[in-house]
Amino acid sequence: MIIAIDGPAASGKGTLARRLAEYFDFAYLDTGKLYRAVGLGVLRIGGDPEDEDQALDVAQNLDPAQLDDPDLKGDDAAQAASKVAAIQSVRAALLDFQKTLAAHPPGGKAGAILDGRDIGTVVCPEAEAKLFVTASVEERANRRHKELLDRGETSIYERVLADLKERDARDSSRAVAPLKPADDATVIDTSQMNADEAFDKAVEIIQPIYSASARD
Ligand SMILES: Nc1ncnc2c1ncn2[C@@H]1O[C@H](COP(=O)(O)OP(=O)(O)OP(=O)(O)O)[C@@H](O)[C@H]1O
Ligand SMILES: Nc1ccn([C@@H]2O[C@H](COP(=O)(O)O)[C@@H](O)[C@H]2O)c(=O)n1
Repeated sequence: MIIAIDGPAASGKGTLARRLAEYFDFAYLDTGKLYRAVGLGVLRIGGDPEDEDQALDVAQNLDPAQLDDPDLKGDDAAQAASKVAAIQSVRAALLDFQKTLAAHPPGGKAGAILDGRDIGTVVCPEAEAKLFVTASVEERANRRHKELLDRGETSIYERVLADLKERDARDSSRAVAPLKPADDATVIDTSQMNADEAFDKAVEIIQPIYSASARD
């Protein structure tokens, strides 16, 4: 069984996906890390994330070990990710890895959860369960700002808000695999929900699908 979770930056989709993966004992892939690793890789060679040749070369030579790099969490990686992610050939180069993990979850798991922007629309249109997790941009900025401060990093709320707006605009308006809910996705707006409430809502939606698929 495949669970696809999409949504804008800092909406809480990763937090939710990790918790669901533990609950259902499924494999989990944060696909944003793939784009962050490519973006960061280009920055590290002093390149331009909007340069197709450079970004594609990094994408084609990506080593899964790079997905554990703590620098992937940073704003520079996020903005560069959003730029390389608008390049069709880069997306194509990363597609097989995602599809293979979804179809053959590692560790003998019975299912996989992938989170990103295009999981329900492009990577796994066949997913049995699709969620689109969102929240107002102000609430998402609050969450990311708090997260950065909790990590001991310097953060200015207005800067976080501006970065999220910029990334939302680029991710939603790009020609290829734009951020949008799949037609058959259930939208969960978590603006007024804490993480536990979002998790309960998601389980309520997914549990019947999981039980039916376990019976087949
Ligand atoms: N429902 C919620 N209410 C309040 N805070 C939340 C909620 N869900 C997640 N958070 C917090 O918001 C922050 C962003 O969550 P998370 O990293 O899961 O978002 P994301 O959508 O995966 O972000 P990104 O696209 O940048 O990977 C984290 O600090 C997380 O603990
Ligand atoms: N399936 C995906 C996942 C991510 N992206 C792009 O990567 C950026 C970083 O993603 P996070 O989930 O870590 O915030 C994001 O802004 C997207 O541009 C994508 O295009 N498709």
